[in-house]
Amino acid sequence: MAAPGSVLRRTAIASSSLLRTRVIPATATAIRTQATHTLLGSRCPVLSSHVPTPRSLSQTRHSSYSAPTPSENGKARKKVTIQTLQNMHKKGEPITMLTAHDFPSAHVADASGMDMVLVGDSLGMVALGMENTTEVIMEEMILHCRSVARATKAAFIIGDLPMGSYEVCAEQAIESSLRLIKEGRVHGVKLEGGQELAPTIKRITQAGVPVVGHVGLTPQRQNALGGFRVQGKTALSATKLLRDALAMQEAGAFMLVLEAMPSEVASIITQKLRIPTIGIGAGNGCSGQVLVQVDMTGNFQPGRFVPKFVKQYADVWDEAARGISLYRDEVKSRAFPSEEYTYPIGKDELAGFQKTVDEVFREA
Ligand SMILES: Nc1nc(=O)c2c([nH]1)NC[C@@H]1CN(c3ccc(C(=O)N[C@@H](CCC(=O)O)C(=O)O)cc3)CN21
Ligand SMILES: CC(C)C(=O)C(=O)O
Repeated sequence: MAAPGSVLRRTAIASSSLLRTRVIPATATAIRTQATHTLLGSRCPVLSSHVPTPRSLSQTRHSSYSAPTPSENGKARKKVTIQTLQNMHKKGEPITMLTAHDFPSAHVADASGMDMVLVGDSLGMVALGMENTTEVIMEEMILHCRSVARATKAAFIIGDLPMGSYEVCAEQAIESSLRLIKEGRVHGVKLEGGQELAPTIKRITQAGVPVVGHVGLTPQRQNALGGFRVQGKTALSATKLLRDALAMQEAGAFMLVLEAMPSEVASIITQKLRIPTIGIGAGNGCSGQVLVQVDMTGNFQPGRFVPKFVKQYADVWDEAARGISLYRDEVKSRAFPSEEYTYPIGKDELAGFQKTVDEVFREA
């Protein structure tokens, strides 16, 4: 049988960005009718010889797939490259980064003008329900990176190397990084640690993969750090953070994430580096900022713990829960679906169908 997709012709894009309208030409309809015919025929001999011909030769299909569209002004945004990011840094323009873990979350981040999208391993917690990020594996990262990459047309995409995929040796790290690039389709990788990872960063960079270092609160090491704890609160530990940051820069990292440290410490580190820093819980003196998307959009059940550095800019949970409760009520009361959400059939066709049904069931 011909693949239905091969005869589909896209003719219109519905006004709602979530709906795409496709008109299926008569040939496709005929093929489908034939298939239905055969299927029913094997179970009901009467119907197999009396399938009404469709009155309309085309029908409308709505699907929830929406290809990424140009931004508000109608023009596609220019692709953000490593040079774009370096230029922003040179000009002192803050760099915006947001996490995304799947097609819709990446689509909205990209369409809303984020310079960078991070497929952080926090996806283990916010998308997969894990307690922390230590159990995330490469296959999960690759799956999520791929879906993010499909939606991201302009932003520069960074994928996290999950715990266990880069610490063993440089070869392991290179292999994992290349998988994230080739299979996950990201543009660069991020890894957590400090100066001990400098040789590894050097080797990944030499393989042609841009590397972001992540220092401060490094969630993958929460067992060693004694939990998710603010770092750099003593002169000694702040000095270690600076040393780690410098070592990662010298090894070739093109950017650093600074997580959960006093603002002053992050500012000083930023001033002593040539490469941009992206802060999360590290104050306003960094070269840019990153947050976890579900935190800042409020897409979580009220009452859940959120780190002090999270500013909630929206209330997605409330809005989704409001809509879902209304839907529940309307299904229970049969208010939904009202006529506008149903498909019409001609009077004669319906009468013909009714007649067939009456005949079949009288015989039975
Ligand atoms: N949803 C989500 N948002 C995040 O920002 C995030 C994740 N998940 N998962 C991975 C890591 C873990 N992160 C965390 C988690 C907890 C704290 C936290 O408990 N912070 C305390 C400070 C504790 C201290 O004083 O040492 C706080 O009150 O903010 C911080 C960062 C950041 N990352
Ligand atoms: C919190 C950010 C920086 C991150 O690493 C993640 O999302 O995993």
